[in-house]
Amino acid sequence: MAGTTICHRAPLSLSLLRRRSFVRHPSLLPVYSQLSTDTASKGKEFEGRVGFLGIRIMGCPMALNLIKAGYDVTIWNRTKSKCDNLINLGAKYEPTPAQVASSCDVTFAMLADPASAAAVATGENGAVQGLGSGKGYVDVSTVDGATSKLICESVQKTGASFLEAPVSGSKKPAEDGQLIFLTAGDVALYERVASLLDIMGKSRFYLGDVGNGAAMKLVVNMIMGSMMASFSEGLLLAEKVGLDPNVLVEVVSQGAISAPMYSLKGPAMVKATYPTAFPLKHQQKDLRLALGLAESVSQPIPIAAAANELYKVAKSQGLSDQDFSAVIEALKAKLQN
Ligand SMILES: NC(=O)C1=CN([C@@H]2O[C@H](COP(=O)(O)OP(=O)(O)OC[C@H]3O[C@@H](n4cnc5c(N)ncnc54)[C@H](OP(=O)(O)O)[C@@H]3O)[C@@H](O)[C@H]2O)C=CC1
Ligand SMILES: O=CC(=O)O
Repeated sequence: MAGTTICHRAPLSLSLLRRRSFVRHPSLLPVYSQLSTDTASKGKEFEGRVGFLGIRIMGCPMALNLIKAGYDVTIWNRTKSKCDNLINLGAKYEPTPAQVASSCDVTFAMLADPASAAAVATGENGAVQGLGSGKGYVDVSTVDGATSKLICESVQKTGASFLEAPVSGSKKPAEDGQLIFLTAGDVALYERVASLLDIMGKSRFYLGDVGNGAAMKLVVNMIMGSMMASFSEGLLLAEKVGLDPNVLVEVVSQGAISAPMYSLKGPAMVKATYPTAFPLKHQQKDLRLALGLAESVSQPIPIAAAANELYKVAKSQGLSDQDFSAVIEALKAKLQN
């Protein structure tokens, strides 16, 4: 069928077949790359089995989109029960990351932080033990460049290829296949998995050497963490001077500082509810890693540093697993003191 991506996959249930209509042709998607657009945008159909490690807020919908597109997906998660939904929807399961990597052609990993990304890749029964020549490992977790390079070295020692590909976009964009991939590393692997990235995301950037994808992601999330802290201050100040914070959300949404996250999260923040899309502990981790990145090039980032302190206070208030918009509670606590 012209203009649609035909995938190679395991037998599909009727409901999965119906859902396949959402698969878009890679040539319709914007691609930003240091490669020639021609080479990068081809997005040749991926053939083979796909592994997915880390099935939680982000990993679950990302893997689900691959399953819906008809791919043969094998999953693993430290807490096995989190895999049950996807198993019911057609995913295969293996009991260790090594077994996933060994049974798949390309394995994606979506883990919490540098420690877990490194452990799942290189620890006991880690993915590298199942990797080898011809296979690929794509780490989509948000980590620092040093961790990414360590994982890359371990992967390459097996003869496999490595791509770092952290994502910008939260739970809903993950569900909708609207993530932005910030990739770096093996160009051939980038091209090989392009059609998979195009199912999970709306755009992909190829940024060169391993470490550049991680750095781009940390800069973006540094900005986002500061924006949310600043927005929180504004909501509280508006209220303190007798303004309706809901009206502030509306005013902001119509002006030059409008951002989807303000319109999306503002009304809930006014009601002091923080349904988790991006856990606060991960935002604080990203600010901490961004501070390390800035330190490595002697760049002062005082606004991000101040925001980081607020997220640390929020964590100490027990808000780690709430959405990162709960950082407003740290400011409320300061107001009371
Ligand atoms: N949520 C979001 O909006 C976004 C998140 N990200 C980034 O993506 C990554 C995943 O985020 P998200 O899905 O929200 O996070 P979750 O906290 O929902 O999931 C974290 C995953 O890491 C696993 N994990 C944690 N520690 C270990 C460990 N020591 N060994 C093995 N597995 C471990 C968890 O397993 P278990 O289930 O057993 O706990 C779980 O699968 C993070 O790096 C985050 O910064 C990027 C963009 C958006
Ligand atoms: O990392 C979080 C995001 O929303 O992007």
